[in-house]
Amino acid sequence: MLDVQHISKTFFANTINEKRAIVDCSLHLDEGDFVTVIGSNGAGKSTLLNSIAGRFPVDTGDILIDGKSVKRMPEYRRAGLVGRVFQDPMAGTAPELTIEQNLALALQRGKRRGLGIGVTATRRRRFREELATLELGLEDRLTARVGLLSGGQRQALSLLMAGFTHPSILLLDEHTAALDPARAAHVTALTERIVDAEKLTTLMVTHNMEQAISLGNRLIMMHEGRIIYEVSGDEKAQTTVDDLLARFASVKDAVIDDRAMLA
Ligand SMILES: Nc1ncnc2c1ncn2[C@@H]1O[C@H](COP(=O)(O)OP(=O)(O)OP(=O)(O)O)[C@@H](O)[C@H]1O
Repeated sequence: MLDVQHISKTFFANTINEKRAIVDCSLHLDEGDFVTVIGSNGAGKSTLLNSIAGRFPVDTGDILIDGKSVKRMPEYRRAGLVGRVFQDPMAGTAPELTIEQNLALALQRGKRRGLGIGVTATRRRRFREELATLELGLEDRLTARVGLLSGGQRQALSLLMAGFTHPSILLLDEHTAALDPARAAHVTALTERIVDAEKLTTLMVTHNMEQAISLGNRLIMMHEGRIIYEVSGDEKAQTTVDDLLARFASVKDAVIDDRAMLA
């Protein structure tokens, strides 16, 4: 369960480069909600995810995960609660370590002590089973270095690792955008399967509006640091890409009108 309460984040405050990335943003996700996030470039989507993950402190407001404020919890501690997959396939895994060592590290997330990258026979068996579900043959390459894998294989592995410890919230930041269409489709299908099987509460940023409509049970649209539209359930399922484009256009027109009135 996630509760984002009136958060704001301004970069380079009080300088000529000041950028209000998030403006009084609130969002509640019930357990099992799968919310897709769309918005134009610079709308604040990644900043919202980074705020939840603890990449930087927010200026105002609070963030609750499972009912507890994480505002003062550093990013490495939040990692036990928050799973992440980034756009860059290189970002979620350690290239110099083997597949099984990466998986062992994922099990370790958010814990103070443990086996580290140590791999026991029991763990190895579990890793093989989990990797087989990716249908990429990685279960036979446990000791291969992750740096040797393709982008699609690394994203699939990152996804598996992110879901491994059943995080309270899974954050997906355009995680299929850097892949070719076939690999993107495979990772999208895996996403649906893992989220559904583990009943993961998920927030997924995408620029692909068809994907935003077809995946998940809710969709939010951001603009200039605010959530400006939300649709869920049957209404979401019946939404078309044209509907969303019309929303974008009307918001931009409204902003331009506001500015014109202020001029
Ligand atoms: N670490 C940072 N330092 C300074 N400015 C930042 C930082 N992160 C984001 N911004 C600025 O905050 C605003 C929102 O950026 P953000 O990356 O959240 O947008 P986005 O909706 O994810 O955009 P995109 O679709 O292009 O990825 C932008 O103007 C961006 O330049």
